[in-house]
Amino acid sequence: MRPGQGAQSLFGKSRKGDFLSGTGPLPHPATQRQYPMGGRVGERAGAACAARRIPNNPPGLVFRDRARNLAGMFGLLKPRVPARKRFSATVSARLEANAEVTKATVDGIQFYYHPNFLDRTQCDAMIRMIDADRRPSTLLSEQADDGFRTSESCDMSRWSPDVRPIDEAIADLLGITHENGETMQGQRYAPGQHFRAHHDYFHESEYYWQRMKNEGGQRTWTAMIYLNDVAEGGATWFPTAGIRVAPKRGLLLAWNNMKPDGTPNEMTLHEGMPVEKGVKYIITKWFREASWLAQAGM
Ligand SMILES: O=C(O)CCC(=O)C(=O)O
Ligand SMILES: [Fe+2]
Repeated sequence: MRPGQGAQSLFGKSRKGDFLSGTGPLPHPATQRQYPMGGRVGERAGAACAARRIPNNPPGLVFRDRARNLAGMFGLLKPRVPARKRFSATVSARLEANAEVTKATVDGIQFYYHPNFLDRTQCDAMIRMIDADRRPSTLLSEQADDGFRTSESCDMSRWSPDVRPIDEAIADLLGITHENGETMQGQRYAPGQHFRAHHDYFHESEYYWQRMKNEGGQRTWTAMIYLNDVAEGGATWFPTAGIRVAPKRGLLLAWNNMKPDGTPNEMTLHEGMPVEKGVKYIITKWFREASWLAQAGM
């Protein structure tokens, strides 16, 4: 069986290799290698702003935290639900209330899609920006090998007149403040290029976690948009959840990288399958549990 065959198809009946039925988890060698998603997410912004970083514990916050702790000890406050858990409930409720959004009928992962989230003009503008700025994609994990992510990518200029409205529309769709969103990533895959199976969430046992923890913390929801149709290949495959999506211009996917209890969901393992014919362009937006923008100083 070829990778992705037999997975639940969300789109298209006639396209080569398109969806069949929901057969549940599928074996694939790449699933044995679970590297965390990396990329250049905000690297430039982070470097540029390091000198202006907000102190970790401004005095007002220390006082507020102490007051909260004391109040908590005396049972005056209900414990706050951590954002990772809160977003699992609030974002899915918001998406389910949106008539343009459909929930994928899979178990074990909160997964939604919105066809035509962007129109042709918006997609073309994003593609032009990616083509102007693309460079080899990178990974956070030092253990990953060279062939793991062979696409090209770039940071999408956050405040530019083309990107900003899209950024805000995605944040509004999910109901998470755009401040929690990392700089949007553009990606381009030429024929033969792929992104092997990975999780978008950070593996908290890895060395990079200490830094990420102070830069907005864990990644919660991912929003990803296809900017064009691809002649063959290039599907996004979730081998464990049993979902495979063929690229379609303007189609937005949104999934929660956490479980409803706010812990990382291993079933979100996914890969960008090799493009066989044509070129694939996407944008991806990762939302942290806290403000990413505050540390970036953008
Ligand atoms: O290219 C794809 O279909 C997947 C991309 C992806 O996993 C990501 O940007 O995190
Ligand atoms: Fe990913």
